[in-house]
This record gives sequence, structure tokens and C-alpha cells, in this order.
Amino acid sequence: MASNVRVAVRVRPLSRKETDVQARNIISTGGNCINITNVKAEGQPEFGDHRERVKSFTFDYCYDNASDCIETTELASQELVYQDLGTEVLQAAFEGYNACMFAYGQTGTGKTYTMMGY
Ligand SMILES: Nc1ncnc2c1ncn2[C@@H]1O[C@H](COP(=O)(O)OP(=O)(O)OP(=O)(O)O)[C@@H](O)[C@H]1O
Repeated sequence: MASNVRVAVRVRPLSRKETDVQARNIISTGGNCINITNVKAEGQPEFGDHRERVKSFTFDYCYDNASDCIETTELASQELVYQDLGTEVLQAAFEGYNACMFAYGQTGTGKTYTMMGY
């Protein structure tokens, strides 16, 4: 049976401000897994092996809009996010169940974009 709570993460592209200061994307995704590289650990032996430098987290869904890969970007469209997450919540609401969807994250991370779209 599917869980009553689903958690998805969406990675937005680097902003203009971030590219202006030569910020690097430290996130990579694969399936429903997200990998975060600790750039401060690069070249520092005290951080140990690869596992210490890259932390992986698993979610129910993972959407990557930061990748340069056009195919991946297309896969993480508003349409897909809506199909994966929105339709079931709406269906539950129509059936009379209490349902809630919310976006959580630091300012400028893409909550409005994901919830409202264009
Ligand atoms: N998946 C995405 N693909 C392309 N651009 C995105 C994506 N997500 C966010 N952005 C862009 O990033 C910027 C910040 O996004 P947004 O305003 O949705 O953040 P927010 O989390 O709602 O911020 P705040 O908490 O300050 O209201 C916007 O310019 C938006 O167009």
C-alpha cells in the first residue's frame, strides 16, 4: 500500500546571481536519490573517503532541473510534478478525505515556481 505521506525534492537551476559568482552545482540526482558533494572536503584527507564527501538522500520523488541534460530537464517538467504529486491529492480531496500539499525550503529555492508554475 502506498504511504499516506510523500516527500519529493526538486533541484532548481543555478540563479543568475549564483552563476555570476561562479557558484558550482554540488547536487546530482539518480532515480529518487540525491547526492550532495561537500566541496570543502575536496582534497582534505581528514574528511576520509568518498562517502564522507558525498552524502546521499532518498526521497519518494526526485526532480532535477539543474542538470545540463535536456532530457532530464524535460523529465522534471511542471506537468510531471503535477502528475506525480498533485493528481492524487486532488483525487483524495474529491473523495472527501483531508489532503494537504505544501512546499518547504529556503527562500528562492523554487517553492512558488513548483506550486504555481507558469
Ligand atoms: N524548477 C525550476 N526551473 C527553472 N527555474 C526555477 C525553478 N524553480 C525555481 N526557479 C526560479 O528560481 C527563482 C526562485 O524561485 P521561487 O520564487 O519559486 O522561490 P521561492 O522558494 O518561492 O522563494 P521565496 O521563499 O522567497 O518566496 C525564480 O526566478 C524561479 O523562476
